[in-house]
Amino acid sequence: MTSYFFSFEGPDGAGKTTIISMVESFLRDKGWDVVATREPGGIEIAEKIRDIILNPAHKVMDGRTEALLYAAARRQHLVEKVIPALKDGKIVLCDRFIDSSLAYQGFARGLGIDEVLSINQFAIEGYFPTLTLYFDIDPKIGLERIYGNEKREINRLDLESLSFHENVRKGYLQLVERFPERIVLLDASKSVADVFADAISILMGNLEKNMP
Ligand SMILES: Nc1ncnc2c1ncn2[C@@H]1O[C@H](COP(=O)(O)OP(=O)(O)O)[C@@H](O)[C@H]1O
Ligand SMILES: Cc1cn([C@H]2C[C@H](O)[C@@H](COP(=O)(O)OP(=O)(O)O)O2)c(=O)[nH]c1=O
Repeated sequence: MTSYFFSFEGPDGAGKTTIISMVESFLRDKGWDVVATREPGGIEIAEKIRDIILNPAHKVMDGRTEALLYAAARRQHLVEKVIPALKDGKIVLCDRFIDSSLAYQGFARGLGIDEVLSINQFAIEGYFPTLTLYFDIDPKIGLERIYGNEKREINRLDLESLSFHENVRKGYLQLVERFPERIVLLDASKSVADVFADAISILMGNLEKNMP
C-alpha cells in the first residue's frame, strides 16, 4: 500500500501551521482520511519532551542534548501515531519532522548535518517522509509574523538571534539541494491563498501519481 507521509518544514513563522490546517480540511472534504500532527509533540510523551526543550528557562541546555531530545520525541511520535496511521492507509500531515533537526541542530547549532542525520536514522528506522514541503521565507519576516501574533507562544528557539534563524534557512536550502527527490521548495512570502494553492498542487500531484 502506498503511504502518504507529508512533512511541512521551514523557519519559524513561515506559515506551516496555517497551511497544514487548510490542507487538512481540503483533503477531508475530498474524502481522504487524514491525520494532522506536529513535532515536537503530537502524543503525550513527546509533548512532555517538547515542554522540556522549548521552555525559555532552560537556557543551559546543551546542543547535543537538544538534538537527542528532539530525536527521542520523534521516535515516540513515529511509533505511537505516524506509523499506525500510515498502516491504516491514512494521509499523515506532519508539521515538522527530521529536516527540522538537520537544519536547526545540524546546521544552525553547528553539530553537523550528517551527525544529526545519524542520530535520527536510529530514531526513524527508514521512515522518511514521502514528500516534504519546505516553506522558504526570510527569517526576519517569519519572526515578525510570530511577534505580531499575540496568541502564539514565544518559545526558547524563537528567542535565538536573527543570525541563528538565518542559518536555519541556509541549512534548509542545503537540504533542498541534497534531497531534491523528496523536498520541494515553496515561496512562503506569498499570500496565504497563494501558498495554499502551491501546496495543494504539489500534494495532489503526488497523490494522483500514486493513486491505486
Ligand atoms: N502567507 C502568509 N502571509 C502573511 N502572514 C502569514 C502567512 N502565513 C501565515 N501567516 C501568519 O503568520 C503567523 C505564523 O504562522 P504559522 O502558520 O503559525 O507559522 P509556522 O507554523 O510556520 O511558525 C500567524 O499569525 C499566521 O496567521
Ligand atoms: C521538530 C524540531 C523543531 N525545532 C524547533 C523549531 C521551532 O523553533 C521549535 C518548534 O516550535 P514550533 O511551535 O513548531 O515553532 P513554529 O511554529 O515557529 O514552527 O523547535 C528544532 O529545532 N528541531 C526539531 O527537530
